Amino acid sequence: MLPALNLDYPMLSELHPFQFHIVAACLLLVAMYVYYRDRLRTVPGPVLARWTPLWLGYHARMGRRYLVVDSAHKKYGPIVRITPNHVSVAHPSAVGIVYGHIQGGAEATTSFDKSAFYDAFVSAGTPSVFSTRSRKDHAFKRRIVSQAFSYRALEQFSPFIQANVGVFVGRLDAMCGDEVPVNLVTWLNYLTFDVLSDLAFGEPLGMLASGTSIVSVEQPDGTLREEDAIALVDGREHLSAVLGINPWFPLLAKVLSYSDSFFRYGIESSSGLADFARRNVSKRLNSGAYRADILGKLIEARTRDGVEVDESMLRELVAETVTLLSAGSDTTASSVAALVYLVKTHPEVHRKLVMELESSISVQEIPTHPQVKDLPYLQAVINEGLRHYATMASGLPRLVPQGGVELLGTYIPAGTEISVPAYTLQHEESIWGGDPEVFRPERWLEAPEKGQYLSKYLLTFGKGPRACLGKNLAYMETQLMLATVILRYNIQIESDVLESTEGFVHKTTGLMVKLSRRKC
Ligand code: HEM
Repeated sequence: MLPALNLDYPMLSELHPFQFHIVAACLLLVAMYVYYRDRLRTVPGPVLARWTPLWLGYHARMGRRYLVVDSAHKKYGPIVRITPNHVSVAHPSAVGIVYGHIQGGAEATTSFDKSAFYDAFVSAGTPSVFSTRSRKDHAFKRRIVSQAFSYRALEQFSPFIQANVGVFVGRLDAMCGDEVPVNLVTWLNYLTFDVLSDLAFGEPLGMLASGTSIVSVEQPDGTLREEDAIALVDGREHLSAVLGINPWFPLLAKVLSYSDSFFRYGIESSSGLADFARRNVSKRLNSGAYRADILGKLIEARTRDGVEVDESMLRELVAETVTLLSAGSDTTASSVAALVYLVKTHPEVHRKLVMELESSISVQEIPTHPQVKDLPYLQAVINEGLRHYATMASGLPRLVPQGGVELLGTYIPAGTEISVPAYTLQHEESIWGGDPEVFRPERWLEAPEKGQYLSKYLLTFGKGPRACLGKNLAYMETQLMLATVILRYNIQIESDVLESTEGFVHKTTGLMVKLSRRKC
């Protein structure tokens, strides 16, 4: 039989003065020990962030990490502690140091590796080019995956994108004149998911055609389950962005998943998405067909020397396609939705953009990439929108290497996580001038050198050797989509604000509009 619990502990007020002093002295000693062992004690920041990763974890869970970090910088200055071991540096001088290249042998590389944050993004037990932390492994993977994004490859993708934009336009045309507003974000998501699945799996998921994002996902027993593919990507990405904050969080998430659907759904989404990708990749491999898309190029690069596809290669292909689907779909859709909103709420920008588009494209046409790729005002609008809205809004975490680093007179020891907060830097007066809160594309056109200078601090696609591999593809899609929507439709915005939340990226969730055809 278990002994009865003794709940009869004295309250503090009942302690003998001598006992009270002993307890107080012990507590003081523990606090002093923690304080003096704390290597980042001179870095200012919110009190809770100094003691626990739960402060950042909670705000990341609520989808507002970049906003609270931005407020912390406004309060404490350019160097802020955002977890016990993570320092955020909002200063132009930090960009090159944290994300830049150093020359190491044949490979251009950075001295700041990705931190353990990225382990939370590993899919199917195999790191992808995005989640690989080791510099050597990353250089190898990136060499293979980047073949799928060469300039020649990109030109081959253009017809696939164009075909999907054609279906998108057909659907929007059919909604013209409707009294009930439509959520443009939903249809942009369908478009980018169809484009990405077309390029990554060999066929569009058919979201535009069916008007839904429901797909079939295989379960462990082989039966199929209906799932919302967009919600799967969002659930996995948001959960990973929270779990990556601390190595203990995955364990905590398992416990919390019994009571909190955010964690439960996030965990299910990760495996659901991997199963879904696996089924599609296997289908493509079994068909034996070659197609000049991303998956075709990944398979080609890996099997060039007569190497057979085995289980480990299949796992790698699955990991890469999950990454591509997550990295390349709602990132682009959110950027385009934000751009449409910004253009439509700035009549002078809208007027100038329409004038530029109409000077080379007829209103009846669906623009092609050659028609839009060199339009300077369109490009300035896109860069300014990406800056202002900040699709990648939080700082991308890296690890301070051996020897530590000194930034703005503060020494940051080796092993500390460090990041440059994109949203905050993209609204920093010392870079963008006195009006960083204003959406003003003209700032990119004032002088060619100025445009180049500003590009150094546009962190939307990351910087250095870990920068976005799909950047050119994303620009191609964004140019085509924005030009098409602005040229073809009168857009009446029904939402008071652009609704958005943050998972890993800053996502738009709602933009209600009424549409009609221009000059028809
Ligand atoms: C507007 C759209 C996009 C945005 C804002 C964006 C943003 C980013 C950012 C910030 C990174 C760096 C992440 C880090 O360092 O942690 C990244 C990496 C990456 N992105 Fe994108 N991306 C976009 C579109 C795409 C597209 C269309 C693809 C491909 C289909 C893609 C594929 C990748 C890959 C593979 C990486 C990992 C690169 C590496 O680690 O070597 N992205 N992206």
